Amino acid sequence: MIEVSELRKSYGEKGRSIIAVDGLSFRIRPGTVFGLLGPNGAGKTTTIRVMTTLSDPSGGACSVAGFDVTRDPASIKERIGVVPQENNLDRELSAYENLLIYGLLHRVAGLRKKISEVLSVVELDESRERVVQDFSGGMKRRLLLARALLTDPEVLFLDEPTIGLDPQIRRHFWNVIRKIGMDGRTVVMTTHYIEEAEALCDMVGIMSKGKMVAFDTVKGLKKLVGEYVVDTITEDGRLEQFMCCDRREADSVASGLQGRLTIRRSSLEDVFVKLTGARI
Ligand SMILES: Nc1ncnc2c1ncn2[C@@H]1O[C@H](COP(=O)(O)OP(=O)(O)OP(=O)(O)O)[C@@H](O)[C@H]1O
Repeated sequence: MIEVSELRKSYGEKGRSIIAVDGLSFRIRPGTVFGLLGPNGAGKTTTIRVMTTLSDPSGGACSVAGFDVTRDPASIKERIGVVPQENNLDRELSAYENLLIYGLLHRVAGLRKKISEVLSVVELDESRERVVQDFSGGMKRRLLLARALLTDPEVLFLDEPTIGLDPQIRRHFWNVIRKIGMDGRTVVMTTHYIEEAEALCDMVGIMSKGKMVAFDTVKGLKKLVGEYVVDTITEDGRLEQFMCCDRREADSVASGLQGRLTIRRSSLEDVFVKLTGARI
């Protein structure tokens, strides 16, 4: 379980401080794949940094896997895996050697067997002896994921797991994350790709200006702002959108409009734009 209660985090000195997280509260049940979305500067990274004990909160409380981030960060560190955005693998070593060193440092029991297991989960078994500098971007991300899984974490944190990957490789990576989610592990991820959250997440939190503006399943979020959208192009060429709660309302709105229009089901992107006023 992850519990965040009235969490606050500000940077800088009094009078000139920036409030990055402003009274955030939510709970994530074990086994959930949770996605944190929000425009740039919304406070996602700061929230993840507090949850992974890299940053102290300025107020409120946060516990991960039953331990409080300020009182017992060491117990949290033992139970989480973190896949950072930046690639901090050793380029000159093979995939296997990277995992071996990490596993020895973290005293992983049955290390050799565990390395084979995690390489298989991320589908890198056949590349285990290749040096990392010959890996593609997607392979490096999968190796980072394998490394985070080595300690068998209860909660896995993924910060923008597929940033910079091309769409086909991204989809392959999604399959790997789905597999991990199906193991009953809790996954917390941030992403700028709305379709990634839609494809992977059981629960989605949308942050804006340090606050949680919505927290629900993808389906629940769509219900919240309207399950249908009427798109219309105005005479002066602007796109106008009307969010409608159901098809009947959409038909009724459309019947009162002139010009080119389409009626479609809403996407998570529509929800995001409506709630944050920003394009991701
Ligand atoms: N170390 C820091 N010192 C000062 N201000 C910071 C620091 N880290 C973040 N901030 C500020 O806190 C706010 C939230 O930043 P944060 O990185 O958490 O947002 P984000 O939602 O992760 O954004 P992005 O999507 O761009 O990564 C921003 O205004 C940012 O400039």
